[in-house]
Amino acid sequence: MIKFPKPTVEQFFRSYVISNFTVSPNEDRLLFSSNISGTMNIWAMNLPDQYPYLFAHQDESSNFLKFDPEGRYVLAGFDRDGDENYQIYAVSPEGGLPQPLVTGESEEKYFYSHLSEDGERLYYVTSKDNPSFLNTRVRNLETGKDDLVHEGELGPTPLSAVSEDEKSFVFSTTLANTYSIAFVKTEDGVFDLTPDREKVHVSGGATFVADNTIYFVTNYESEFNYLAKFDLTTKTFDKVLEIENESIEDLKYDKEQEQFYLVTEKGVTDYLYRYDVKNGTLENIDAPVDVIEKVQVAKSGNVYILGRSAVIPHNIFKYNESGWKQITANRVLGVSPEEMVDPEVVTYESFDGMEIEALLFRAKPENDNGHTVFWPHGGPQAAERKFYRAMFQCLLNRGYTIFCPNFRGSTGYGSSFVKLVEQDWGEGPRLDNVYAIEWLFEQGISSPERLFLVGGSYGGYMALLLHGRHPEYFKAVVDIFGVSNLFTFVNSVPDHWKPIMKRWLGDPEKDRERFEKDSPITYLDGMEKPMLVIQGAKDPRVVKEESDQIVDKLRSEGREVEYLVLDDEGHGFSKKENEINVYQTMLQFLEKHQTVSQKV
Ligand SMILES: CC(=O)N[C@@H](C)C(=O)N[C@@H](C)C(=O)N[C@@H](C)C(=O)O
Repeated sequence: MIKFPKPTVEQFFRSYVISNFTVSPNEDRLLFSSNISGTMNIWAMNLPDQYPYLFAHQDESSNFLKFDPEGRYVLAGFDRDGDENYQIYAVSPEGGLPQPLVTGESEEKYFYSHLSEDGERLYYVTSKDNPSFLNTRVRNLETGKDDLVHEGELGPTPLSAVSEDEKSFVFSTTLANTYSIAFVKTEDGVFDLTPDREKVHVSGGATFVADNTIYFVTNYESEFNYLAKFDLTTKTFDKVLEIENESIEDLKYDKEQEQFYLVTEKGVTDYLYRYDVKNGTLENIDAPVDVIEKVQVAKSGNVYILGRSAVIPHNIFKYNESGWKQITANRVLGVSPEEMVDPEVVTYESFDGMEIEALLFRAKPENDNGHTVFWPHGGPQAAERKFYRAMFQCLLNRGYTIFCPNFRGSTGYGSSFVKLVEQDWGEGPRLDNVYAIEWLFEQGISSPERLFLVGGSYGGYMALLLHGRHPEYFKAVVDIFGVSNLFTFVNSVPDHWKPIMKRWLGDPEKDRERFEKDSPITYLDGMEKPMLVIQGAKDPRVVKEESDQIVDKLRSEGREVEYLVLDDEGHGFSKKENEINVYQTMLQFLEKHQTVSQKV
């Protein structure tokens, strides 16, 4: 019979992201943001089960999608070439070209926040007039009148929730990724949702279940986020529900049934629950994916989720009493999940006895080229989780094993663990990475002759730092928009990050010595291995100057550095052509530097 060859790496180049979705109020239409056509656009499916069609053409990523409850328009946010200066556009219900609605100078940001029940008042948060702390405004879409609702102070202060009568507003001031204060502004005054704002904690997900009752999640006096309640009549805070060793990261309310859908995070996996407010029962719902990125509950009680697993790319699923139904059929070109690699979850002991969890993707024996890619994740207050990455499956297809440690500072292991990277970017987390590498050698999984180092963003920073301080471990290094110099980085981040830099990273004056010790650029002499640097020219988080300076300095000393700059990308690669260019360049670079005897 006809025989087909095993999948090639090019097939993995052809997998697509779905970065966002929304379902219309009567559930007859699904909108999602995807790069199916090569660039990010808004696609639609008439439900149930109809062929996807282009709904709105902008060739840009969309950070939110919202249907007018009356069906007169759709709202969407777009930036330009990854600059993250999102602005708000309106699209006709028939679809078409998005029209600017709440927009301003190209460097300003306008974030969608809330739409009134009648679809007439749009609440949004903007950098205009308050770039670091952000203002909340409301635009009457009928009259065009635009009013200030709240002026942010102390830290970026977005609007989190609005009561149905539009008389109470919950805001949240971010002082660090691990410290945010939620408060409610009412006709009677302003009240914090938690008892003591001086205690470091986070609050989020505020939801009005009635005009006088707010549910939200917080880790106030706890390691993990739990469900809490604030009563506006009595001004009291109550813990409602905690789930042992799991952190509630998202909650969506089903008003009809008076129940919450909760997404919890535990290490590398998410879990989905239904919590009944009336009788206090909690039920686990087995989800079809390991990582859940968005949940929407329709008026009917149907639940829609967007998620992915290590071997399942982004897809949208619907859940009701009949169980789960997959709505989108996003898959890797001609490759089944069984032909991909699911990671093992392993642990190792670090320098101080702390146990660190990691993902180990072992190349299949028939592909194995003997080499390992060591991947410190970005963030750093994020984690490598069981989610599909085209880049990982490309590398695995070419025979590379991949190791991803969730070093101290990673999320999913409690708030104390996350805080360990604050004002310590380069010591504890670096040693966790060093111990991971030693563990790989002890286990016989890798050796310095067969180890590559690849990382993006904070992961790129860690790749540069490990390269400079421990070059003996690696064959070659790939830095994707990594921070190279803490002194320049601290001043170049977006304005609304500036209020949190001190707690996150430190003060360049007071912490001069540490900044110098933890800046990769201090260790240029050690960077003796071949290096590939990849950077988006429009990156607003780790600006191009971070990559330029390390490339220029190394080249001036005659080191081997390849430099790939994508002119129309930011902190990531959203355009298919650019993504393929990045993967091909990276694969060629790694192949060139494989140990000759090991090449397949
Ligand atoms: C609330 C907020 O915006 N925090 C930021 C400071 C933040 O933590 N951003 C990270 C997600 C981020 O973009 N970090 C870069 C350096 C990365 O590693 O990707």
